[in-house]
Amino acid sequence: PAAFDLTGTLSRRAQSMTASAIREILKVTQQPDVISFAGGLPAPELFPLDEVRAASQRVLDVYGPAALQYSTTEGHPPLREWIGAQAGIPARNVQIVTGSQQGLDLLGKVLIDEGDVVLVEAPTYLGALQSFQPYLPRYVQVPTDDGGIDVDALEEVLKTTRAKLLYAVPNFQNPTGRTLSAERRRRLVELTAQHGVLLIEDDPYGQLRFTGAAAPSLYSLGLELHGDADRNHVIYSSSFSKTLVPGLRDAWVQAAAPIIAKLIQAKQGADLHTPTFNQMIIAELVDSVLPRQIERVRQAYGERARLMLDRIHADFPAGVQSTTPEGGMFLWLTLPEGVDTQALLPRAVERKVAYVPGSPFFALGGGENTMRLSYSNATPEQITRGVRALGDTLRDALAGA
Ligand SMILES: Cc1ncc(COP(=O)(O)O)c(CN[C@@H](CCCC(=O)O)C(=O)O)c1O
Repeated sequence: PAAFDLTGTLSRRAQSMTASAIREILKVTQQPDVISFAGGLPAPELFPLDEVRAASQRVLDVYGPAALQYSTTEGHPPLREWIGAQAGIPARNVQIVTGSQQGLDLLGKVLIDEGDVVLVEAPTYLGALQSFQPYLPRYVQVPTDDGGIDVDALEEVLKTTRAKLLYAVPNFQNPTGRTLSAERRRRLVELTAQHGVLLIEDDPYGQLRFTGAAAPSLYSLGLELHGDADRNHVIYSSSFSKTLVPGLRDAWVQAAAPIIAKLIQAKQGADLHTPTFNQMIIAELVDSVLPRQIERVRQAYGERARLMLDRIHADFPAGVQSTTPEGGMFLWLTLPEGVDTQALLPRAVERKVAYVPGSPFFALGGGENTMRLSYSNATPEQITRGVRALGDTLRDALAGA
């Protein structure tokens, strides 16, 4: 038979896809002696292992075979009810998804037509870019500063640009660790409503505040503006990955009924439903274990963030700027012009430390002299040792550069 040109068969969507820099580095950081500041992995030593074991047993005792059977696409009713009650909205405005990463993919599928303008922060979460990319949007970057999205700059952009949606991470942003002020949140919700731009609020870290005062979610500001969940132009996404465990892949989306209806149809085509057993386990944990677990994680990450910042100020060469997170898992470094963090990564790994180079977080490129550091999955001892190794790597690069 004639040789089959397989690569020629790939769709234009497939050809538009690229690998996740975070997922690719995870392979490198699997080496046991490498200290990883790369993936935003929750601290495994803090996982509520015994509570998950007991919950799994209880679920099998209570539900029996139904815990292992197909279940509805919408999600496990007690879990949807619980989430709706937390948000003060009906459960029918809540859709369970298999990780908020799937939520982003399904939102891309139901909202983005080829060529639609998608407004994103510069830098933004590269996983969102990866989810939206196959739907062939036109990215427009919204300027940011140390307070997050620059809403004055956004107002200018919206005067000349018709956009379909704006994707934002207002709390402890991935990758910068920045938090949007209450004042800017109000402006952002009003501006997007005024210009008919859907606002996706991706908030997996909102509960993990370890300093400063909380600000209202964009979603709750949208509810105030529009009066009810079915007229809210803000779509809220969150997850149990960072507050409980990521491996059960349980997350949710809050949106107006017409969008939820399409997410359900898209999800039917994607995975039928989120694993039944996993949802039931999470539902067992939300009242009894979740509040205490959030406190434990908040405390630990606050300590690790402060330690990492102290060590950076002690061990890094001059000319390096860092953000100062109030919560979450990340901080963001800007190095002197000319340093290429992509090229530097192998040098760092030789010194047994890893990070995520910054440029993949920019939809339209740039950021070669930036990097993201996660402090969540390194013990205080590893943070001290890893930051020193990274400081030495940078010093060599600056001497050589
Ligand atoms: C803003 C934002 N939105 C969604 C997600 C995905 O979280 P889940 O799918 O709910 O676990 C994440 C998780 N991002 C982590 C985890 C990625 C894990 C991995 O690719 O191994 C990271 O940036 O390192 C996120 O930061």
